[in-house]
Amino acid sequence: MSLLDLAPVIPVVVIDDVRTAVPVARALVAGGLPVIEVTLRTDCALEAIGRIAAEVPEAVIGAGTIRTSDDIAGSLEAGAKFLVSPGTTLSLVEALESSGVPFLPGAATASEVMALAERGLKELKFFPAEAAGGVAYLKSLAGPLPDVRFCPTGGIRASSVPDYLALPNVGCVGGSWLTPADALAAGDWGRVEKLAADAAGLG
Ligand SMILES: O=C(O)C(=O)C[C@H](O)[C@H](O)COP(=O)(O)O
Repeated sequence: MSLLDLAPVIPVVVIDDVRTAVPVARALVAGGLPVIEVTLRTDCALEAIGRIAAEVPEAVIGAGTIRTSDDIAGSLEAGAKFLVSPGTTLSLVEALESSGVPFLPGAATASEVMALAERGLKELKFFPAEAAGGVAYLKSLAGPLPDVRFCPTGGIRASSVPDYLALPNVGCVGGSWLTPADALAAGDWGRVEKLAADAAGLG
């Protein structure tokens, strides 16, 4: 099954304190969103992925903000089951293709989408979704490029999710609104679970 079809929403999680990794993952799973992307933006991100992989087996844990082959190696070693990149260079896409796990390469223009589709890659991350043109932009891409499907991410909030999911070329959406920094800092797992449950209900 494709990464885009596992869940309607992929939470994008920034972990500042590694002790929050397991409880936040459990809250997201309890809310009905088992596919979780931890971004490699913080020092403890790889350790967070490792802890979630070891302690929350119901979660499908992946690594986001993949920019280099070193990021890929570290993520796989930590236990990441999928990889997501904000954009795509030639060397990065070659490394992603060699990784052996599902991945969503980032693209934001028709030319970038076409370059990836030429390689047979037709499930992509659309980033930065809202800033690049959002729902209207994806609708336009579906005309000439109907065989490519996306996980739009970047600036998406719960209120815009239904419009994205209604598009034929959108499989799921990603976003950080499910795991607000203040909720993580306060250990408010009930709030995270509620946000996840609300988002899961949109699918
Ligand atoms: O980590 C990555 O791979 C990224 O490229 C970016 C993130 O997916 C977005 O920044 C999340 O967007 P927000 O929901 O607006 O916070």
